[in-house]
Amino acid sequence: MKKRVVLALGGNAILQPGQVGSYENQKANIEASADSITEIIKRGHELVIVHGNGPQVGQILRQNELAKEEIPVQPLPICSSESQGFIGYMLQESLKNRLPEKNVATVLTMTEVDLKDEAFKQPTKPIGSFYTEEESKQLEVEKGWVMGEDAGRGYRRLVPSPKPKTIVEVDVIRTMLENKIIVVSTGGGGIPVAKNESGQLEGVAAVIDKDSSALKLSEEVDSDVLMILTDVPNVYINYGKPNQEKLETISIEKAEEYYNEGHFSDGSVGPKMAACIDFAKQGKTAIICSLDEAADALEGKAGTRVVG
Ligand SMILES: Nc1ncnc2c1ncn2[C@@H]1O[C@H](COP(=O)(O)OP(=O)(O)O)[C@@H](O)[C@H]1O
Ligand SMILES: NC(=O)OP(=O)(O)O
Repeated sequence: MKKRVVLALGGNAILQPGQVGSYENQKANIEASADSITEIIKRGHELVIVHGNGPQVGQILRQNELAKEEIPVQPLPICSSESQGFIGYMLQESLKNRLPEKNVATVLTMTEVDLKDEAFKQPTKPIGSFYTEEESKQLEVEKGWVMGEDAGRGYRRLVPSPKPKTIVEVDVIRTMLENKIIVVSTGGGGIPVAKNESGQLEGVAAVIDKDSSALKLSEEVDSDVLMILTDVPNVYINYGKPNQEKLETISIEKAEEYYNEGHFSDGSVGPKMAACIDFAKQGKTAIICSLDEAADALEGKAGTRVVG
């Protein structure tokens, strides 16, 4: 059966921790991701691709800061829009080369947030490169950055990450899907905007979690499936321990029980499972799987599925 699918591409699909953020590295990773996405398109499903931008938006901001003697530093929402542009371009190129008969297009997407969101008081979203603990302490003192540990992989700069309220361009995205266009949208969770005192949308200094925005988009385009692609084939309980156990198809109740027992860490798989649980509560299927198994996972042959 043909399905409407919102597919969230993990940060690793574009740049792996420790890799230099060169064009060549990012292009090679996107080429590898495009194979599995192509398979889903070939099977006739409608598709919106949401991608991460944590490494890229941090890198663009840093480039700005390093060039500030010559060119004014651009605010974070501008950096977000730049990351959507270049990642969208790379995805479009890779997919169009594989499927010349298909139309693939990127929508620069704004995501509305609430200025009163508590997240503005406490930066939690890691962006940019990884640093050692010692470097991180130095950066806090020298540059005034807020730094934090990122899921056991090192230390990174943290920025506020408010919850998505609504996807501003959702009508455009829906129209594109109805016209069989493969859509790249809501990259990096969307460019964060909020209504100012005059009720006008204005960019805000934040980076939204792309898994939360993918959930919001799935709800707003009424997708049948939410798929979150990352670098592990399944979600596990007791992850990394000798009694680690793979999760295949699980109920909402089981997923919530494991979530509350702390099996899914906050900085990595936790937000993905939270999004899947919320989506499954609408009576739909949410999947977490590895990039190369995406097409099989959609048919129930791979990955972890939370079912409503
Ligand atoms: N319970 C768990 N099951 C599976 N993976 C887990 C679990 N807890 C932590 N992880 C880690 O979550 C990582 C995926 O999250 P993350 O790196 O944030 O994803 P992405 O950047 O692809 O969005 C995996 O590489 C894995 O090391
Ligand atoms: N915006 C966002 O969630 O990006 P990453 O997935 O790269 O962290």
